Amino acid sequence: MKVLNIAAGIIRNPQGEIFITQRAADAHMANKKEFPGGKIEAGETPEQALARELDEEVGITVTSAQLFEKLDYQYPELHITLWFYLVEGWEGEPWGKEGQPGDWLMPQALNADDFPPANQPIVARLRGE
Ligand SMILES: Nc1nc2c([nH]c(=O)n2[C@@H]2O[C@H](COP(=O)(O)OP(=O)(O)OP(=O)(O)O)[C@@H](O)[C@H]2O)c(=O)[nH]1
Ligand SMILES: [Mg+2]
Repeated sequence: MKVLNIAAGIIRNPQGEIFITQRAADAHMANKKEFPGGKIEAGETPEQALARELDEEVGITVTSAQLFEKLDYQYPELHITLWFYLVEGWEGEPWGKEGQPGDWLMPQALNADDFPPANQPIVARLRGE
């Protein structure tokens, strides 16, 4: 069984909008929406991985992040531990640096079915459910 640790950022602006990206057509959970992020590498803390991934994927420098939720999810051939951070301080303007579409959306516009199933509780919590 493959086991992965992932750090992902819920990038929220002062208007309450969240920056959502779309996963690549050839990735696990292809074409699903996601909170940008990726694998925590050996020797990295989750916060360090978050900062690195958000720089690599959406071109921002994180200045303030708080753990929002840590959860485990079992996919058929993959166990993941996801560390979701609420990111409310950063430098730069997020964009789809790897060619992926990116959009600012209000929580009520988020639809859990558009995200990987592991994200369901996160989307519900952001929507206030
Ligand atoms: N980034 C991100 N990954 C998620 C989310 N939800 C979720 O189940 N995942 C899963 O977490 C795993 C790793 O994420 P990733 O593919 O972004 O990892 P990465 O950026 O290091 O990718 P790479 O292998 O191309 O370098 C994938 O299996 C993905 O499906 C999410 O909201 N954001
Ligand atoms: Mg990624």
